[in-house]
Amino acid sequence: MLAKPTGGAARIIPALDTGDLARAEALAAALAGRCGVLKVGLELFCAAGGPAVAAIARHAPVFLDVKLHDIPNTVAGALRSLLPLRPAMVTLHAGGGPAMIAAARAEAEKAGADRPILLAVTVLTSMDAAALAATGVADTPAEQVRRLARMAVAAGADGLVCSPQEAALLRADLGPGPALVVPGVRPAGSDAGDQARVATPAEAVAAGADWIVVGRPITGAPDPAVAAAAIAASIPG
Ligand SMILES: O=C(O)c1cc(=O)[nH]c(=O)n1[C@@H]1O[C@H](COP(=O)(O)O)[C@@H](O)[C@H]1O
Repeated sequence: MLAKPTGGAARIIPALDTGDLARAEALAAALAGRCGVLKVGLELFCAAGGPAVAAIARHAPVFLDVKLHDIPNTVAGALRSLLPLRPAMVTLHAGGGPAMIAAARAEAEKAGADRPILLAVTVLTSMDAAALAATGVADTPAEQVRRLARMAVAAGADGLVCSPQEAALLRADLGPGPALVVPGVRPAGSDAGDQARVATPAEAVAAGADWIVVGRPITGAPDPAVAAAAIAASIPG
């Protein structure tokens, strides 16, 4: 499995959210030296599939963010189909429950020491308390994130996706072991867009994030490499 980064640019995961593989490859080439991992998410994967993962992996290890969420047998089968792409990280929704997560872990183990880090997505960073309540969960986002995180790690997840606002809570609950991958990250002054639970890169890392996921503040900048370098410079240690 990919080792955790110890600091600086290696903590940054730019999200290559585009349906245009040529644009994603150009971003990957520009950002490869300024980040630790590159994220292929649903927009790029739905547009260009496995060849997109192979193309981006030529530049840096790939976080394949497909947020699997289905019955255990189907999720295990999806992982079986994804493992030949050799992603460094794969996401699944914690809300799929312990049997789904355990089935994913058992399947991932078949890839041996090179297996991807399995990350359970807790409460999407775009959701505030009202959005969570609309799904029938009366607890705060932080309480729900903690509940899902404990369950997911006990079921076999290697790490979690959470907002910067829950990272310190999860470190206190779960200790230093689980990988914490944190989107909803915004450099001071940048537009939050559809993200509801946000903080700056430095705040996210101080709270315990191992990696931070940053999309539009990098990909929408006039010079994405300069934007990534500025974020790296803002992260302590
Ligand atoms: O799993 C993720 O990466 C993810 C989980 C989550 O709760 N929130 C979230 O924003 N993400 C992803 O992180 C990226 C954030 O992009 P920006 O909002 O443009 O920085 C997107 O690619 C999202 O798909």
